Amino acid sequence: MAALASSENTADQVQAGSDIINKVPAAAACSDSTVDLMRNLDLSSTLLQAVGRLDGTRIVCSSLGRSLPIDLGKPDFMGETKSLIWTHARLFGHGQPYLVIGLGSFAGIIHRDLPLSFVDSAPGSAISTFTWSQRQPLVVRGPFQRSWLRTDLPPGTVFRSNGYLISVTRSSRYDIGSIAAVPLTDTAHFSRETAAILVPIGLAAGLMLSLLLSRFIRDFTSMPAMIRNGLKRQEFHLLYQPVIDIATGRTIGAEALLRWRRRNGEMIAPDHFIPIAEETGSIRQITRRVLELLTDDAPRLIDIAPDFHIGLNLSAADIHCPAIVRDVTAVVKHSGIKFENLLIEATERSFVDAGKAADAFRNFRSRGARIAVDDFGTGYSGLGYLAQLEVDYLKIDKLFVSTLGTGSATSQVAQRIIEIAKDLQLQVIAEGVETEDQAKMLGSLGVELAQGYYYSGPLTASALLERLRSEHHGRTRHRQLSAIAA
Ligand SMILES: Nc1nc2c(ncn2[C@@H]2O[C@@H]3COP(=O)(O)O[C@H]4[C@@H](O)[C@H](n5cnc6c(=O)[nH]c(N)nc65)O[C@@H]4COP(=O)(O)O[C@H]3[C@H]2O)c(=O)[nH]1
Repeated sequence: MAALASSENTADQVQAGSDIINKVPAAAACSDSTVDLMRNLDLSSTLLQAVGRLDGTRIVCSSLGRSLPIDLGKPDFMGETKSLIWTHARLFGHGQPYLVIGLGSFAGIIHRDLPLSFVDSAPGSAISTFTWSQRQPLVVRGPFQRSWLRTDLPPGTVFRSNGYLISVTRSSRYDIGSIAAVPLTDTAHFSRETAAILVPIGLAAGLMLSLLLSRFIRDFTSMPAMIRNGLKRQEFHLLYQPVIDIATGRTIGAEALLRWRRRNGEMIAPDHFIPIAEETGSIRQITRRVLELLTDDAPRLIDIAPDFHIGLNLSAADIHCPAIVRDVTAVVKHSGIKFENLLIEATERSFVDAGKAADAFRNFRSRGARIAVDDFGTGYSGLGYLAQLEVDYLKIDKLFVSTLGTGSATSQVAQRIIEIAKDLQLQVIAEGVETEDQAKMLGSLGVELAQGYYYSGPLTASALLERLRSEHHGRTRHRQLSAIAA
């Protein structure tokens, strides 16, 4: 489930930081080079607020500077691997409490909202990540009840308690588990029998279960059938959201975004049906439909702007399927566009099988397409994959753009992503830019490309063509006027 995956990701970053800091000899505990090292770790760890050096229960220096030692006091408990855990550490005067995990002389400082901030949940529902062996909550959102952490919780359990339907999953890598609870009023027709069928699905279906419990309960049984029917009835179409060069305001590309309008006129958002299609295996058919639609639309766009790039979202199942390169090659062949016009957008979920992802990316890049890591920083992997995979762009998720300059938990993340991209010589595309201030801030941080409602929402192919024509016309007219003036 998403809460567990995000917490595992946090644990990966704590473990990676601890491996590095615990190698620094005591004599250099807070030397300039150690503080630099901590800053670099901080920058590359999207889920850690800061990292510090521990001496007993005191943070003696940290990536935030060499402030006076901060005594964290008695830890709340000790984890299974002798980690010390403070669940409500006050680090900066009367500011908000942080979760601090101490491993040897390393302290990972975690904003208590961050690991769950990527997890969608319905109003009234509760989510928590907890230490499995001690049943101690680490991070909590919503009306969580300690009594849910019963001692006999087999992973994959779904049970009812105090008016809630609760699902439990356990990490296979860390001593952590997570709980998602939705009020039974939302699940009145979600029968005990259905739950009993779902239980054996277990961890592998954790994501499905979490989605089921949070937003999609009504549709669980009918959605896969509805998708199949939707495909048969050609109910899907593409919209294109312009990607803008921040400095010039020019539209240099667009991301293809799938839309589903059912026969009865109901629109179903991709966030709703794509995860279910991924879980139930119909995503490959959906992608083939996207490729057909693209084959129809792309030639008109490329005709007017030959260097235009079109962002194509591929799911993990697409990237892992050897036929995907052949499928995309068919689009290039039948539409007359070039591979250079394609930007393959893949989320970090595709990197769980890094070998297959690397093969697919190499294959696409050798033909001229470029690769973007979509929703960078919200995913499931550490950063190690960036060294192994050939990619060209990092796309900053709208969550991080929306908090830019707000002083909230995630407000520094966009800046960190930009630093990482610079270090790795990758380009950045900022998603979800909604205001002029955000665009300016991103521009001043060195981001060149952006998309978002500030520039334009997703457009039909015809509306995008119109936009490209008028930009093209504007430039031609500008050149003519300049020539006359000269
Ligand atoms: N709040 C806000 N939102 C903005 C703004 N500008 C754009 N958006 C929305 O942000 C999403 C960006 O797409 P994404 O991160 O690739 O996220 C996409 C992508 O992961 C997936 N998706 C969409 N089309 C496809 C597809 O053809 N294939 C696959 N596999 N996934 C797709 O569904 C996700 C959601 O797509 P959409 O609902 O179209 O939502 C789109 C877009 O409409 C803004 O300024 N503010």
